[in-house]
Amino acid sequence: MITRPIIRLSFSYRSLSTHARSPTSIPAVLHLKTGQSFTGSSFGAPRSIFGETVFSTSITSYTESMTDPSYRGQILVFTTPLIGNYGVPHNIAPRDSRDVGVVLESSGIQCAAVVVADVAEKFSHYTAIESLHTWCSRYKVPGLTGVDTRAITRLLRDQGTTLGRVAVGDDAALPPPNENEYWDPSQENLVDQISTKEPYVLNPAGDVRIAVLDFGAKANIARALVRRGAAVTVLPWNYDFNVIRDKFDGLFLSNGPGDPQQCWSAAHKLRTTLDEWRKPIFGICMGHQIIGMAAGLDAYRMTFGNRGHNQPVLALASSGSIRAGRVYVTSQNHQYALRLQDPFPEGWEPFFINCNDSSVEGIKSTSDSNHRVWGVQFHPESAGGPLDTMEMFTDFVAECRAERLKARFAKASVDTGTILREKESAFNDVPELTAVAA
Ligand SMILES: NC(=O)CC[C@H](N)C(=O)O
Repeated sequence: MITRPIIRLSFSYRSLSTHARSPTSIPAVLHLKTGQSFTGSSFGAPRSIFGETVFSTSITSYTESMTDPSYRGQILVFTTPLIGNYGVPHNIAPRDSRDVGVVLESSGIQCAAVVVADVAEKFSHYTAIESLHTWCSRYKVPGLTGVDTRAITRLLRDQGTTLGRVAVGDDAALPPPNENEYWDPSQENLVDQISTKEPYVLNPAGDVRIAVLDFGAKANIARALVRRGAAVTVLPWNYDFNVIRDKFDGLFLSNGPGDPQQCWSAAHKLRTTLDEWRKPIFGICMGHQIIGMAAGLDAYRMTFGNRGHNQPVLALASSGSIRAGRVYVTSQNHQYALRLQDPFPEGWEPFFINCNDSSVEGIKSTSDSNHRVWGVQFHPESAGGPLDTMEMFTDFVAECRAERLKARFAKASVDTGTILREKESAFNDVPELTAVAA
């Protein structure tokens, strides 16, 4: 085996912004497994950590990105130079809302560390209660500031996502770790660490029943479904949906961290669902990859993936609110993708394609397949990002609602009295679901 010699390079960067000095003078370094080191200073928690180094081109929404469970295990480098200037909001949603309990995308910071050119010491926003520095300190997440994030991004763009270490304080003076010391998150089932352990229901009074397989779902997915009137039952990622599928009008598969191959068992169970169930199914990002794997497509690791809120995708087919031939700007955060193959598995077709790198951005069941299944690599729920494809949730809930009406009419023609007696009482059965899970 030929191994590349490791050339050790060191970079340092001087902040130009007077508003954005580091809140601490503790030294910190980003070491990449490929041999480069970037020296700056620490903010947030003064602790050292390993992770997978990725970059995001998003200009706003650092709070949403950092709470997105799909960033678990990753050292997140922001290409936008000034991060933290609008602070961090209180992350608890009002009690009386039908919301999912949090304002951001989950209850805490999910990424392993953040790397920025200039962290803002002063922040200003009417919802802000604390600085990025304080927030990171509370969640024990290290930050590195005062480094040239353009240089890091150009490296990652060429060599691909790279394992790294943020070394802080005394650790910053130590030599970089040996190659075999770097922790590789793709070797772990991160989904299992983050997914709900027990089923739970949101908005039980909703008129249409949707099950969500939780691979590390962003809160805005449940919000998008609940706000469209759905009763949402969130299930652990490895729950056998086939056991309880008759209770539901539709199935949703969420986003999630890590390598989709770690979740093969979910794709296997979904294959049975696809064989035996004809109700609407929708998947986003990891959920889309699981659908693709169940359909017979291959999921592969991209060089540096797509992370940002400005990814253009071209629709290849029309469906619901989506029109073939239109380009939609989307929010994305992924490292893996489904491989484009010709022909596509029978009953499936490409739905969207990325305008920058031609990767598969969506798949759907063909109209003659007897299925209604859609998977998209991007995030229609955004948070943050553009709302171009948000109506895909309206389309999906409408399909589930139509399914429910169809089932009720079919049943009503047999026994209208029973339907009326059963009316809506059947759904508050979380204990029963829990029993099935156990
Ligand atoms: N946001 C996601 O669901 C990401 C899916 C998968 N972990 C990937 O990186 O490709």
